[in-house]
Amino acid sequence: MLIRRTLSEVEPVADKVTSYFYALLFIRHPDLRALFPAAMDVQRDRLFTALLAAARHADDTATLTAYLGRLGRGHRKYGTLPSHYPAVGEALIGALTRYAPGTWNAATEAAWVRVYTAISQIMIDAAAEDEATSPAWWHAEVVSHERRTPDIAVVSVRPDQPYPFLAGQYTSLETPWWPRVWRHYSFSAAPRSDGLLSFHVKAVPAGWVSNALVHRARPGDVLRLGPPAGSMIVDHTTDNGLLCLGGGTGIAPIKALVEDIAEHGRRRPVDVFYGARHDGDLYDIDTMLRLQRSHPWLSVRPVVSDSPTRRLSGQLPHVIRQYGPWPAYDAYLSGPPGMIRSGVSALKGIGIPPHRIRHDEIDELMARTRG
Ligand SMILES: NC(=O)C1=CN([C@@H]2O[C@H](COP(=O)(O)OP(=O)(O)OC[C@H]3O[C@@H](n4cnc5c(N)ncnc54)[C@H](O)[C@@H]3O)[C@@H](O)[C@H]2O)C=CC1
Repeated sequence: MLIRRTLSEVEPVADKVTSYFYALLFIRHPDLRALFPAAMDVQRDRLFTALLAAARHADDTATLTAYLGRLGRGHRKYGTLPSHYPAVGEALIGALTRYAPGTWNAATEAAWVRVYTAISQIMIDAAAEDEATSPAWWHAEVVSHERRTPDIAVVSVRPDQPYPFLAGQYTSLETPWWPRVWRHYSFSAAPRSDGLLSFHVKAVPAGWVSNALVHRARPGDVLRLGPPAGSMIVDHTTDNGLLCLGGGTGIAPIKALVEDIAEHGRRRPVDVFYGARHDGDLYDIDTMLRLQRSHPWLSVRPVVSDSPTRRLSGQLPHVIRQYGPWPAYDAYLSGPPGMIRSGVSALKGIGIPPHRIRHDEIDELMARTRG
């Protein structure tokens, strides 16, 4: 309760709180500056997003522990050590004291110290447990780089150690040109016997990592990968069909899911709606249609939204309403945040229950749009 009151007081001035927090942290502990990227734009939002998420789930121990565990494991690639947590805690309390004068008192401070101590302990424990089985990061050499459109490339890499993951998941990726700037990309193929991993990257305006990956990366360059993450995976315990909406480069994990179903060998209907703004943006349509020819249970329908076409025309959520019904289907959505939002409401509208609708977290997708 006290925590939520502080958060609602500081939420309107979140920018100021985070700037002041980092200023305090780096003045008191200059050695920690090297763990963060040179430009702090995305980082600023991340801290606050994480705090809000932790506060939002404060009463749901299982969700909170899972979330913080992932966060703690994910922090290993930054070089975070247990000894860094108290420094962060002090700077956080310092920033809240200054920007939440209306709610701050001894009881509130005690509540924050308790919550922060609990949060950091879960993160530290998860990181320590992970250390026993996984590296903090993987080096991965670019082995192929295929430009599909002027701004989209399919990049394949060979990790230096086995990289266990599931189809539908994503990783964080750092290029040698922008140290400590990490961006998320989904795996565009199910796990392969040769261990190669592939990604679909679209260069977005002012997106440092995406532009470097599309316009600069070449075979032989070495990237760093963080651990796999994401829960948009296939439930192999059911025979439900899969209704998949992939918008733009969001088709990448959908293709991985199709390959995963194919490898498991159980015939389940899979209906993919692949959306793009223009015909020429359907950069992976040949691959998807090839998969359709090999697998009778798979149907692929390209949908074009922003220009005249001989294909299906309109936005994915709108088109989906004209098909179906989808009584025994699980739905998977992947693409821009706006498409996910309207797609989820369209799917609920045609009767798919929320627990059968899967997609990556919207917050996480918003961060990706910075490229
Ligand atoms: N590269 C990857 O591994 C992955 C990328 N993504 C995300 O997918 C997105 C792909 O971006 P682009 O290729 O530029 O897509 P885009 O902007 O060209 O749009 C792709 C499709 O989504 C539809 N769409 C866009 N906004 C919509 C809205 N508000 N409501 C309904 N439909 C909408 C468009 O009509 C089109 O069919 C990015 O946001 C990216 O972060 C998501 C998962 C994986």
